[in-house]
Order: sequence, then C-alpha cells, then structure tokens
Amino acid sequence: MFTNKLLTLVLVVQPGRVLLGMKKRGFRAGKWNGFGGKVQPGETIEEATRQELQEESGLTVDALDKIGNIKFEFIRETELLDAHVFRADNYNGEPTESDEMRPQWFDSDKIPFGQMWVDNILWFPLMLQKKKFLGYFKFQGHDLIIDHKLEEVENL
Ligand SMILES: CNc1nc2c(ncn2C)c(=O)[nH]1
Repeated sequence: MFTNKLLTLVLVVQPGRVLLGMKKRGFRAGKWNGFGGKVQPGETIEEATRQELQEESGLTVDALDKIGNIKFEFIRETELLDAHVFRADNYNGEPTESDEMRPQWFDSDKIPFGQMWVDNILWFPLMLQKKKFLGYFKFQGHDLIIDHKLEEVENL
C-alpha cells in the first residue's frame, strides 16, 4: 500500500553552531532545513547525501555520522518518506549560496524552528547531543503532526 521514498538529510555541526540552508525557490521556499534530497537509482544513500550537500552548500565532508532514521507519513498519501539523517562535524570548503539554497550558520540555541519543518524541534536536541534515534511522524498537511514516535537507539 505504501511506497517508500528514500531521502537524505545532513546537518553540518561546529562547536555551538549548525549550518542550515534557506530554500530560495520551489517546494518549501522560505524555510530553513538541513541539506539533502532524493536518492537516485544506482546511488547509495551515502553517495546521495554527499552529492546533495555539495550541490546545496558547496561543502564536502570526510566523515558522515549516521544519527537517525525518520519515517514521515502524510495522511491520505500513499508515499512514506524514509529520511536517513547524518551529522558531519568536519567539512571542507566554504558554505556557498546556490540558486536553490542560501547556507547560514546558526547558534545551537538560536535554531529558527519557527521557519523549519515542525518535527525538527523534537529531534534536533538528540542530533546535537550526538544521540542516535528512530522517528516516525504522521502529518496532516505540512504543518501539523497528528501522531509521532521518537526513540533513542544504540545502533542504526
Ligand atoms: C515532514 N517533515 C520533514 N520532512 C522533511 C525534512 N527534511 C526533508 N523533508 C522532506 C524534515 O526535516 N522534516
């Protein structure tokens, strides 16, 4: 009944701050988010993560730490989003604006949750503490969570 759509999401973290991207056009323009996108056929999740990060922020990373897996369901839709979430504590290059995204550093205690996906405020604290987690969020539309589960796990 449900199809599963693989997504990647990476948060670049430095002591006391997180890099986010402002979507400049298209779906969710005007919102901040981590960097990521779809996984193309024949691509591994990690390859896709690196590719999207480079395209959207100009950065490359050495180590990607897998920190979470979040499943998003939208009522009356049959496609489940299966987001693989990574954290990178080191990066190469400088954040560079693209046609799609404007990267900006935010203090970890000043994350603009009001301009982000509403689930982010729930799992960012785990991501910032380097805790691994499994999440499930059931949405009505794009701004209302009607059910969710979020649990810390030892391994992903
Ligand atoms: C539905 N919540 C949600 N969806 C996302 C996110 N990043 C990409 N997509 C599609 C996110 O952080 N939350």
